[in-house]
Amino acid sequence: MGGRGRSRTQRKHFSQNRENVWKRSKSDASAIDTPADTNNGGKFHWEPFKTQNPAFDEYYKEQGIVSSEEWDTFIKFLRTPLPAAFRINSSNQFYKDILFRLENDFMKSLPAEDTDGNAVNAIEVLPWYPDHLAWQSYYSRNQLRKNQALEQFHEFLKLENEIGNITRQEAVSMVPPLFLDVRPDHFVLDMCAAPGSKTFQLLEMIYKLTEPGTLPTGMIIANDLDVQRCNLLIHQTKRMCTANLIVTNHEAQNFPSCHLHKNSENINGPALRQLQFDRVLCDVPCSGDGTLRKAPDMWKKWNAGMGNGLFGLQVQIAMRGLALLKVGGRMVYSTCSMNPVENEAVVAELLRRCKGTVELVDVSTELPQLARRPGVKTWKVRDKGLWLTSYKDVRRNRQSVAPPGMFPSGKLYDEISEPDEETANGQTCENSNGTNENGGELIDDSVAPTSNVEAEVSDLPLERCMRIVPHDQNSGAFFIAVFQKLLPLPVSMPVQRKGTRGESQKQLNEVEADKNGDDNDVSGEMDVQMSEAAPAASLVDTVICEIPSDADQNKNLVETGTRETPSDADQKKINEQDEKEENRTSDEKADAKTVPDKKRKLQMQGRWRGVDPVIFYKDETVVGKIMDFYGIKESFPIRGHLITRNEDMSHVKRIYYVSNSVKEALELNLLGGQQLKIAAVGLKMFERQTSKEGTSAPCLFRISSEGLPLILPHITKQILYASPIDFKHLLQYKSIKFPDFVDPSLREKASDLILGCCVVILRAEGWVSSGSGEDAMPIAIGCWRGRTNVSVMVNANDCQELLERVSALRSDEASEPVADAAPILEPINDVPIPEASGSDSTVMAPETS
Ligand SMILES: C[S@@+](CC[C@H](N)C(=O)[O-])C[C@H]1O[C@@H](n2cnc3c(N)ncnc32)[C@H](O)[C@@H]1O
Repeated sequence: MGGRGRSRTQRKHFSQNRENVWKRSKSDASAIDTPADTNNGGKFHWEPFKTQNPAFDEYYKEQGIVSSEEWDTFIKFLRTPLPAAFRINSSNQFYKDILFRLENDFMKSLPAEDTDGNAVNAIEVLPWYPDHLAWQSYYSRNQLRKNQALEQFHEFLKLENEIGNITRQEAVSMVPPLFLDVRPDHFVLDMCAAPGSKTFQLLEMIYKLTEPGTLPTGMIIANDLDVQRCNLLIHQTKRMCTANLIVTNHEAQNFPSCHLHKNSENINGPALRQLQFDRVLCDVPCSGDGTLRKAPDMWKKWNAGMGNGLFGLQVQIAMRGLALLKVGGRMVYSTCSMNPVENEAVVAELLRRCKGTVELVDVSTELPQLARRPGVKTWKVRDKGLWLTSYKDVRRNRQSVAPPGMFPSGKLYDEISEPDEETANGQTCENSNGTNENGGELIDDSVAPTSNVEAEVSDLPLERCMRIVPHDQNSGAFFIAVFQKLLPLPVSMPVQRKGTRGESQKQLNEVEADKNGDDNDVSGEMDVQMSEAAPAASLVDTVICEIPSDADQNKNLVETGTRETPSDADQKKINEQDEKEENRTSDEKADAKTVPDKKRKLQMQGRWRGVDPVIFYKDETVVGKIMDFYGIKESFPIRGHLITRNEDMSHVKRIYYVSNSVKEALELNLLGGQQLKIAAVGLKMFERQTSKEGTSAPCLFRISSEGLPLILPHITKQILYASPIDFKHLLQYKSIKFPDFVDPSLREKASDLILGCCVVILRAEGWVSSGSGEDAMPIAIGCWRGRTNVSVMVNANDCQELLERVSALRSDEASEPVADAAPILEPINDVPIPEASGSDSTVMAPETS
């Protein structure tokens, strides 16, 4: 292993690519400390990111989160690029094959050497993650991208990530879900979920032990405030092909309570009367300095105010999470910040507010191989260049920025909870106009009050929190605290101090919320299925809209949502719109009718305008035809589980399938006044066939590739079994005429099928794969039985991946990989997208006759 025996070229690629992190900047920007690159005509130069910041050093030396002896090592690690990490999706059909390939191929063949030329492991298992599922590479993402000797491995990671077989995610970001102890029957809320790597991990957990063709009884609601990031979340989770997920778009601190009113007690059903969660993940927006290794541009932006400004919002979000948690349930609070103000201070404030109804769980014996440190019990607050040890030190005009709860003792907590409170030093509260209660001017106390008091120490068991620091196991940094709810929360909660929320929101806008350590650089390569003609700024629906929405409306809706509680904001918007509509003259109204689709009426989802509705699909004629065409067994629960996002039932293009748990939550939401703003829900199961040939088929709906694994064990018609050779040819050539199948019985069976969608299953008895050799689930692809041939309808990436897998199959007896029979057809390169919708990257080859 390692660098031994590598060719000279490989070694050259290596040394050339051993980087720190570099950035390209305009010559006129920050040129002071950088030599211009003379080869570049003076236009651009390259400069390394400055990986230092005196304010950062001063702050963390004072906070003592690492000892002074460790300081140099701590900083050295922070300045070194972060090793790339990834996780294998254990609920994936091929996960054993992937594990096999990592252990037996890449681990042995990948070159790696450290800066001194010593051999090291290029990839290794993260020992604390269960079942060898998480891996870390010696190289950073940047190195993997640029180094030619690692190209094959990089391509492998990219492809498997795209398909959903692995997830590229920072190692420490994988930790919080592990402490949630999620089981398949749990209802889980992921409050701040985008871009979604932890949501994906949670889905894997609820899918664990699920038999093919069945669904877990639990479900996940993944929420994020930011609509663009919701799109990333939808893209990310789409790879899981799940029917057990709802993606929502709310402020987490105002996440709606979904419950039936008392007077609806007697109504029959729904089974669920209140949406409460067994598990809550509260991975809040934070300053993100735990990701400095991955995002070195943060060095120069870092300042102590970032953490202070987020404290209020973090407390509010976590309090809402605890309120939505069932008694007996678990909540994990986490940040990718090292700052005690965003971590221990928040945890302490939660414990104080909850008055014994929640406890901080001691998880020190869980995941023993994960190196971590106990939470600290003392810290200081840095504000406007001053060190504050206690709330007593806070200047009057800064009291809204540094409330008592930010300090270890939380002292004066009770006092400030009173609506007409007095401040700590017995001074009168400042009014918004800068006067005291009697209208007199407040003294300008620009001179810092000094406190001679000893550093405050919290008397709460904060040592039960954990902080992961980079040099303990060559990772990023993270903070995690685990709560258990013992009793309902106390009824009276302290009032929000004026200004705190405003500050945190303002700060939030300044702080990049995305620093939590997830390696999702999908934005550039998004293949999200857009709404049919939906604008990019809207909530994308992988699963979403079917009718064009108005970009501005959608954008407004979401922007408003960031400032006010969604209901108020949205109601205001609706009223304004209605008013405008009423004031228009009849001529204007007539003119508007001539304006094409763009001005089409906005879709409504209950109270939510510009978001497609969620409608249970109940067209018995269509459902009956689908059931009959595919021979779907009555035992498969289909009725009541289908939804659409289009009110016009005659134009439904996609039908989604939802699990029983999601179905119950949707029913509750409908009856409870549609509190949830649902961005995406359900597994795309059937798609309308709109091509000329498609519309003449007896069943207008084809099975989508996402839905196929779930429905496969339940269909009895339109199935073909292909030998590895024929299966490979289909993947290779995309379309095969009936007489060109190698297996004569397949020729006959294919031509006997009814025109329309069919499923081709790999007949693999007597063949083994490299990994496990026994797949619980057969390999199958959706195809189209045309008039003269069978064509594949599989996404290009899936096609490539399956082709590799099938090509690697070996016959039990001959020990030979799948034979390459003489080509029958030329490969079809320009395969058109089947539907005008371009629903996903599914390709369907044209008939070649
Ligand atoms: C640390 S990131 C979450 C990372 C995510 N848990 C993951 O593992 O991929 C924080 C997220 O919170 C979102 N956010 C910020 N303020 C929010 C709020 N008030 N309510 C809900 N989400 C919020 C941001 O858009 C961001 O996506």
